[in-house]
This record gives sequence, structure tokens and C-alpha cells, in this order.
Amino acid sequence: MPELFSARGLSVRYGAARAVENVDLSVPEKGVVALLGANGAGKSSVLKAIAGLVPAEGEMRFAGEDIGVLAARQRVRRGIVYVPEGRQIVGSLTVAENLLLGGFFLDARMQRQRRDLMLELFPEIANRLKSPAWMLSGGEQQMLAIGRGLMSAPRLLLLDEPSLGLAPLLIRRVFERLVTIKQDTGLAIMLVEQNFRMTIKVADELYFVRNGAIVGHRSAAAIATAASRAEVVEAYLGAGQPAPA
Ligand SMILES: Nc1ncnc2c1ncn2[C@@H]1O[C@H](COP(=O)(O)OP(=O)(O)OP(=O)(O)O)[C@@H](O)[C@H]1O
Repeated sequence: MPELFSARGLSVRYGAARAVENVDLSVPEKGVVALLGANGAGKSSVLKAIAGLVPAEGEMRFAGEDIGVLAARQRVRRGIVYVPEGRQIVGSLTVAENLLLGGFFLDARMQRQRRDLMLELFPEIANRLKSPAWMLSGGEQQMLAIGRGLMSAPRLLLLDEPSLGLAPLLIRRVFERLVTIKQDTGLAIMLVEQNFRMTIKVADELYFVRNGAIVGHRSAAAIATAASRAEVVEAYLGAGQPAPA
């Protein structure tokens, strides 16, 4: 697959603190690439840097264009959409209004078309359109957050820890939906996760992040066996991960 996005020498600093240091990574067209690592490893900072939400050094190219100089809203227009950790839907707005936020720059006809598509993709929220979003369960809120991100038909979805705070059954549902999105759309996804077991169900490539650096990079094909999965968990993620399936 041709490359859709690439970063070379990507670094993020918060004041004197270095969160990401000299990271190289790429996302192929239609590929699902995951960043895995512990809390504070720098995963979210990488996503935010790509979305233009934090200042970053290094080179970033998207569909052949240097996007490092573009403001966050210009990157959204190019098709780079960030779905934040913890969902961050607007609880006081309805489900329908939250979806509209994701398609604010579409015309009314496209907004309806995209919204209907989202409701087909996420039937859980289809009959809750008029409910305030705070009334949804955690899993439904996550579906809404992803649906909101997909409203503008992005080319690269940056998805920050969709499993966070969800019960195992809901995590499975969210990941099943990601597999559907992968199969049904021409979208590329960069997924940040701590849940290795779920991530390998959807990712084509995995980057392992520790202390702001990439410490390992594997294709899904290279970790197809239980033994090779156990090996990467041991090498890069350590204790606290559920046994790989
Ligand atoms: N706005 C900020 N200001 C200062 N330091 C920050 C800020 N955001 C993140 N950091 C620090 O940068 C480092 C990387 O954080 P980041 O959120 O990117 O990690 P992460 O791997 O996504 O972790 P988590 O899984 O907990 O979200 C951490 O040490 C964190 O405390």
C-alpha cells in the first residue's frame, strides 16, 4: 500500500519535559497502525502532534504534502481527524448535535447523508438521537465519539485509547466496529492503545512506545502465532497485559 502519512524525527516537548523524541513512523493508505505502550509513554502526544494540537518538531507528510506548517483546522480539512481519549463528547448536547459537530463544515445534505451512515454503522445510538449525550453508556459514548470523528469522512482517523474505562464486553463491541470500519471504508487509522489483545484484532502494524521513543515495530503478520505475541508482550509491554490470544 502507498504511504498516506509519515513522520520523521517527530519530537514533542512540554516546556522542558520531553514527551516524544525523534520518532519515525508511517501509515499506509487504508492501513491500521497502532501505537502501544504504558501510561505516559508519549502515545497521545504523537497523535496530538499529527492533529496539530500540540507544537512539534520534525517532518510530517500527509498525502504528499508537508503538514507541519498547517493549523489544526487545516489538517481537519485535509482529512486528519482526532478522536480524543476519554471520548470528550458534549454531554449537554443531544446525540444528533454531537454528530453534527463532527460535520460542521459540510452542507446540510451531506450532513444528513453522513449522519445516516453513522447511524447505520452504530445502531446503538440510532434510536437515541434526541437524548442528551451524557445519558449514553460509556460504550455508546465511545461509539458516538468515533461516529462524530467519521462525520467528515476523514482519510486518517487518529483514535486515542477507545478502550479506556470500558468493561471488557464493551471494549469487544467497539473493536468489532473498528474492524467493520476498516473493512467498509477506505480510511486509514492510527490507534493508540494499551490493550494489546484487542489491538491485534484490528491493526496491520504495531509500534511499541516507551519513554517517548519507538522501541519496536512489527507487522501483524509477524506476530501471527501465540508464541510471537507472547514474546512482544514480554519485550515491550511487560506485566499487566492480559495473556495474548
Ligand atoms: N499538556 C501537557 N503538559 C505537560 N506535560 C504533558 C502534557 N501532556 C502530556 N504530558 C506529559 O508527557 C508525557 C507523555 O504523555 P502522553 O499523554 O503523550 O502519554 P500516553 O502514552 O498517551 O499516556 P496515557 O496512556 O496515560 O494517555 C507524560 O509524561 C505526560 O505527563
